[in-house]
Amino acid sequence: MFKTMSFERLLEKATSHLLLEPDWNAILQICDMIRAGDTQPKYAIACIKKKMFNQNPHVALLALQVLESCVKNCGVGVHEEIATKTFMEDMRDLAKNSKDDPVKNKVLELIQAWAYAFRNSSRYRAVQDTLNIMKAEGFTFGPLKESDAMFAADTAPEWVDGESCHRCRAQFSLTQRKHHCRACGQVFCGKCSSKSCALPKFGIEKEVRVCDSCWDKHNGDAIS
Ligand SMILES: O=P(O)(O)O[C@@H]1[C@H](O)[C@H](OP(=O)(O)O)[C@@H](O)[C@H](O)[C@H]1O
Ligand SMILES: [Zn+2]
Ligand SMILES: [Zn+2]
Repeated sequence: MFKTMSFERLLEKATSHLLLEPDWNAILQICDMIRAGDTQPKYAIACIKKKMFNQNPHVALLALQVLESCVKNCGVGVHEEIATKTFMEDMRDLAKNSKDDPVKNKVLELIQAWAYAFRNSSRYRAVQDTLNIMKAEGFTFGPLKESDAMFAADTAPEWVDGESCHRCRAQFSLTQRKHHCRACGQVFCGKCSSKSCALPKFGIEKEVRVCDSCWDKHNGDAIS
């Protein structure tokens, strides 16, 4: 039984300068490891980012293709890592400093696709902001291919704020703490959100806090 390759080995394989085209098998295994929770999204994105800044533009482009697949397939854990001000600044630096057109064009294509995919989510506003800044700086973005912005994993809903539990109306206080359901994004007291479950449709394989009604929807005998 062959031992599953470590994340680092898979990333080396997927970004080897000897590759003539992407190693999709290695890329999909990387996505599986992140979705399964074997590799934390933060660590995975940090490793991929190092490869993006590799001196060899061929390695950098392959790293961007690994990144593209992770954003498409691994859901909210990866989205929270890339849709940040710092990561978007890194992408902008890469587009600015890269002498290699394929690398630069790939960065522009990704930023544009992500800005479209996250267009309704204020939580990921850093992407749209970066797109606007780069347009103002004179970067020309090609036509958007909507297929690039179709993600296998939906993005989890934004978290709603509130001063009382969405289900039982209990007022939050120093002792009555707020909690959020990852499935519907609503705010609840501890009693109404004491359960947890995986949310594969959002690319969340590990158990996370959900409210009682979302738990029933995802686990009850109700016909799903
Ligand atoms: O513990 P607190 O200081 O009340 O902070 C709350 C916890 O971080 C909750 O995390 P959780 O949903 O994982 O419990 C989060 O949903 C709330 O928005 C925060 O206000
Ligand atoms: Zn409640
Ligand atoms: Zn819920």
